[in-house]
Amino acid sequence: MEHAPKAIDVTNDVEMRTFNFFTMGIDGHPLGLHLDMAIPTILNNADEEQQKDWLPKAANREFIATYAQTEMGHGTNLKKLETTATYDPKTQEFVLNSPTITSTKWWPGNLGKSSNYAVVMAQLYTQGKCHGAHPFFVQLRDLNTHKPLKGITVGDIGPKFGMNTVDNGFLQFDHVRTPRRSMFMKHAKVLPDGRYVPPVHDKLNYSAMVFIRAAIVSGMAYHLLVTSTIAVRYSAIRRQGEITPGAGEVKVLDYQTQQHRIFPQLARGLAFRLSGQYIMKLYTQTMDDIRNGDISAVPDLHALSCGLKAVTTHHAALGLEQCRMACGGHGYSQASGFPLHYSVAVGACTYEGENMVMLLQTARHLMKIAKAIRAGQSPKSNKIVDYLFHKGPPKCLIDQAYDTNYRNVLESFEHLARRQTLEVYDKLVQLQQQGRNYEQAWNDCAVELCKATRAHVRTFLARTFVEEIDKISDLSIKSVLQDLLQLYLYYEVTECATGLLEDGFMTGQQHKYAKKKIYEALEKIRPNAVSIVDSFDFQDRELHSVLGRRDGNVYENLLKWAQSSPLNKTDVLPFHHKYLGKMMEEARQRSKI
Ligand SMILES: CCCCC/C=C\C/C=C\C/C=C\C/C=C\C/C=C/C(=O)SCCNC(=O)CCNC(=O)[C@H](O)C(C)(C)COP(=O)(O)OP(=O)(O)OC[C@H]1O[C@@H](n2cnc3c(N)ncnc32)[C@H](O)[C@@H]1OP(=O)(O)O
Ligand SMILES: Cc1cc2nc3c(=O)[nH]c(=O)nc-3n(C[C@H](O)[C@H](O)[C@H](O)COP(=O)(O)OP(=O)(O)OC[C@H]3O[C@@H](n4cnc5c(N)ncnc54)[C@H](O)[C@@H]3O)c2cc1C
Repeated sequence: MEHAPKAIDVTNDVEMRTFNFFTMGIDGHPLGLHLDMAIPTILNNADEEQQKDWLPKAANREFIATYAQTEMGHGTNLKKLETTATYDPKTQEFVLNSPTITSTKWWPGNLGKSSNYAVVMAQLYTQGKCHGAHPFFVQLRDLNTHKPLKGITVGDIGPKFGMNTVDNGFLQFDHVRTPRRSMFMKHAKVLPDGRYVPPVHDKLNYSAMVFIRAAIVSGMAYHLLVTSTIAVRYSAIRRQGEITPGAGEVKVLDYQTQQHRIFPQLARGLAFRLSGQYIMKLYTQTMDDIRNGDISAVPDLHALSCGLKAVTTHHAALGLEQCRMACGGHGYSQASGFPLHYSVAVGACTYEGENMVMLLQTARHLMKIAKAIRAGQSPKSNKIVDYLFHKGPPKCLIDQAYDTNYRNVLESFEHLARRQTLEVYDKLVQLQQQGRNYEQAWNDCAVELCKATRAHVRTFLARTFVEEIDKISDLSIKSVLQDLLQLYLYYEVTECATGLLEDGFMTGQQHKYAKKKIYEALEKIRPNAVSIVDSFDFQDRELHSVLGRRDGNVYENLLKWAQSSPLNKTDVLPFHHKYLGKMMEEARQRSKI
């Protein structure tokens, strides 16, 4: 073939992206960052006067703002952000500048084409000293013409893995002047003469990230429950193969392997939903406390939000892929909705704090607790971490005849988290005693530190799931949810079995017992599976899936969907005769010679 078929017309692609862009769908919309990060920043980082000015306009959508922190050269390491905001006391202005190519703001959602304002994180310089990254509220585009203002270069960063209806953008400042009061001044301040007033806690400027991390937990629950709904519904109509010869093809949902692939994602989705509610309440309470001058809960909120964000996004990514794979070939079609949901969900493994970095942030918190434990201190009545101070049973009891409220299973998770946390702490101490500095020792323990965080988060997720189901009074609902709880807990036991078997805490027999409880739960869930997912009441519009249609009319609608593809507008595509037809004609001519 001389030339590959001409790529899809770029104009058509841009038009398609622009059309999707305003569908306000799951894959993002022009106000995503405005609502999810800019407004929370104004709420938590603007002083009273600034709130009076900016909040009503923001809520009224008189402008669109994004959150511009990440740069081409740095996303994780905020200390090394290069954008500068230098205070000029003569004019009482900050001068924003992007000194290098790597200082170009890169990735912020809706920055490319939608936003005319941004929360800009920049290194604050005043009186010749750098005070670290601080947020500034900066106008980027003219409110009438939407043209970039003088000194501002802004645009879209181009197609991505997913969420291509979101205009993630780039932004450069060329010595752009902005009033002193464009600096968010609730916590840190710069006075008119240039003096810097530090905040009571130097991470309060990071509160918008904490909000999104907390929101992501419920977001991952949403993705898992949506994709489990698609997989369950499709598996309940798809017939393939026989279990009993001659008895006719079965619904693939009757295969144990299919149940083992999909139902744990359903269970995890519920677990994440319940912990997502918890962490959002903790976030709201902590922000209220900060407003009243109490910052004591800030470290706990940071540690838990980082750990939950990292674990739930990773498990959601794995779970969505399982649901896709469980749906065979049609699961690989755009018609399934899986490519859309997956490509949106997995972004959360990276944005708002790359998962490894987040796990290690929680590990910092755990190491402080391990140090206190090793120093013989008593717990500080903090229900999230107190279990680490307690000695649990020396041996696993999960197969005891009666396990009230899964106490024995929870104690197994607690045992593993405690052991992993203390062992990695002891290793850290030992490496330093052998002469390594703290940072090197930390890096040499990083994988085990991440395991400690995962074990701690697993314990939190499981305990929250048990406690919330226990509160349910409607016995019919409670019994169905208890089946999902049983599946969740014993599935998690088998997922962390290596850690439980490693020190002899759990026996091989008990591991077999856990597997038996999983298969038992799968059997109990099967008859209720479709009703469970129907009870979520997702609209077909939000599932974006022919396979997950509530009416189950998959095949007719799959054909309709395919026929609506632009490729099927004509029976013979224009390029055929120009390329393939010509190729075949030439080949036939040659074969006649
Ligand atoms: C219809 C349904 C749809 C479903 C959609 C599904 C899910 C999505 C749901 C919501 C999302 C919606 C839209 C998407 C929104 C946004 C898109 C993405 C936005 C972004 O990505 S914004 C940029 C995010 N960037 C980061 O997260 C950067 C990560 N890096 C950091 O946070 C920091 O660099 C660091 C790694 C924490 C280190 O910070 P640094 O200042 O260098 O710290 P140190 O000096 O090392 O000190 C550490 C010290 O500080 C404490 N600390 C750190 N951060 C915080 C904090 N935030 N709060 C409190 N305390 C903090 C830390 O604990 C250490 O304390 P020590 O006592 O241990 O010293
Ligand atoms: C879909 C999407 C939307 C986004 N939206 C926004 C937005 O609206 N606003 C915004 O400001 N940013 C946004 N971002 C940027 C996002 O916050 C960053 O990508 C993220 O913080 C990671 O930073 P990075 O990409 O520079 O990776 P880096 O920080 O360069 O990290 C690269 C890799 O190195 C490893 N690594 C880095 N540091 C460490 C460490 N300390 N310890 C161990 N391993 C480490 C990790 O494996 C990491 O994946 C978005 C990103 C995506 C993908």
